[in-house]
This record gives sequence, structure tokens and C-alpha cells, in this order.
Amino acid sequence: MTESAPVAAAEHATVVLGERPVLRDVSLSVTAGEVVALLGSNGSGKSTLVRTLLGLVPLSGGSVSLFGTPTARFGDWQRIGYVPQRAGAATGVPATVREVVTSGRLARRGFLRFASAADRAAVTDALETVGLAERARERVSTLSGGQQQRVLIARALAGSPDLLVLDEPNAGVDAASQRAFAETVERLVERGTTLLVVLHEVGPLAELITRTIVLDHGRITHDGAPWADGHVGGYWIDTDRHHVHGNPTASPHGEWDGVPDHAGPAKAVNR
Ligand SMILES: Nc1ncnc2c1ncn2[C@@H]1O[C@H](COP(=O)(O)OP(=O)(O)OP(=O)(O)O)[C@@H](O)[C@H]1O
Repeated sequence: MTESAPVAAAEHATVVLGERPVLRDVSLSVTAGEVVALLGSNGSGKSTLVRTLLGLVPLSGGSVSLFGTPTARFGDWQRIGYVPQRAGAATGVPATVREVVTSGRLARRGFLRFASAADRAAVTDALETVGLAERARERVSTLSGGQQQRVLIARALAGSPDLLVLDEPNAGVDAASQRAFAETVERLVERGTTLLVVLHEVGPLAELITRTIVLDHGRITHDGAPWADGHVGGYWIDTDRHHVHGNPTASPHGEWDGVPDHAGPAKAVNR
């Protein structure tokens, strides 16, 4: 493992689930400090790609690595924070918000050691960052879906990860919380955290994104600049509303490059 190695990489990654090819020959390399938005329509393979990079989905071909180590052999999980899509934070046991966020420190401090002052400070900081400090003593199960999502983001933040992977962090989250989250991301970027974020609506994160990767039917159709002139290889960003569309004919510039195979009728991917 070397520090100059990509934070996350895939080489010719292929994933077949059931009989269905879900990722087809995907190669990418995310380097330290990038804020990468992963875009694409429903079912294009975004969640599968991040889960594959994290070793949660088996490869049918190719390889994936984290910090230069093949994911299958990677053991430094404290460096990774991951918030899955639409995951509730309720654990089935009557855990409080603070307890759930504290569990994000476990990989750093180990199971057998009591929480240190640094652990407690990191948890408090994470709770304040997501605006849930006031709710710290409440049971997670009593929080709304959007608030539970913020608990999970706080849990990931508490671990001070080098790579933070977020699968639709803004789904079901109100506008004010999305703005607060964007401020959090800004602070993380300043600290040098690398972010890989699956998004449908770019929202307040737009200015922070340094690179976009667009998936279409399990293939990468764009990997590069965020959205020069609103174009993102087969998609364009509605800069007023920060929505992502897959409709070439709706291009505000009347021109189109990087048209994906399925280009045709309007196919908006925002929900
Ligand atoms: N366990 C599975 N078994 C079979 N097919 C699966 C499985 N998981 C995902 N798929 C299929 O893989 C494809 C990609 O799914 P994935 O969840 O990665 O897409 P996505 O781009 O994240 O979609 P969304 O925007 O709706 O979250 C879909 O067609 C889905 O049905």
C-alpha cells in the first residue's frame, strides 16, 4: 500500500448478478482529494459499482483496489466511511443517536478499549456537523428517515475516514439539511478527504464536485470534468435546479457530444 496509489480503483471490472450483467468492463481510478459524483439513471449500476469497490459485491472479472491493495485483501477499514443508499439507522436495539454515531469510532479504537476524549470529541463534532447534537440522547428509531440518514453520515464522519463513500446522501433530505451537508463536504475536502458520491440531484454539492463519472447500463459513458457548459457525457446539468438529465435534445446548447447508446427519447433521471 502506498500513499501515491489511487484511493479507489477498478480495472476492467465486470459484475454479473443472477444472469444479469450489471457492470461491464468498468475501469476508473480515484485519486486523493477528489470529489467524484457518480451519476446515471435508475439501474445503471451506480450502487453496484461503489459496493463492488468496497468488496461487498463479488467480481465476475477484472479487479478492484483500495489505497493500492486489492479490496479482497484490504484490512484498513478505518480509512473508509460508507453510507449505503436508503439505509435506516435503526438497529433493532434501542440505541441512541450518540451510540450509533460512536460505533463509527470502533474501527479506530478497537472493541476492547473505552472511548477516549478524542473519540468523544469526534462523535460530538460529527453530531454537530449533521445538526443532530440536540437529539443525541434520543433513540434512533424515533427519528425520521432523513434524520436517520444524517445519523449514518455522522457515524461515517466520526471515523475520520480518508475515503467517504455516500450513496445518495441527499435522497429524502430537506433543502436546509442538503446545504448543511454541502458545508460538511466542504470541510472534509479542506481536510483532504476523498469523496465518492452517488447522486441523482446534484443540489448544493455542485460547486464542490471535481469530477463526474456517468454510468449507463453498467458502462462508463463519461469520466472527467464535472459539467463544462452543462454537458456531462450524455447528460447535462440543469444549473438552475441542479438536476441531472439524460435527454440530448434538451441540451441548452443544441449540441451533443458523448451520446450514450440508449440516447433517444427524454429520459430524465431525477426523481
Ligand atoms: N442482487 C442483485 N441481483 C440481481 N440483480 C441485481 C442485484 N442488485 C442489483 N441488481 C440489478 O443491477 C442493476 C443495477 O442496480 P444498481 O442498484 O447498482 O443501480 P443504481 O444505478 O444504483 O440505481 P438507482 O439509481 O435506482 O439506485 C439493476 O438492474 C438491478 O436490478
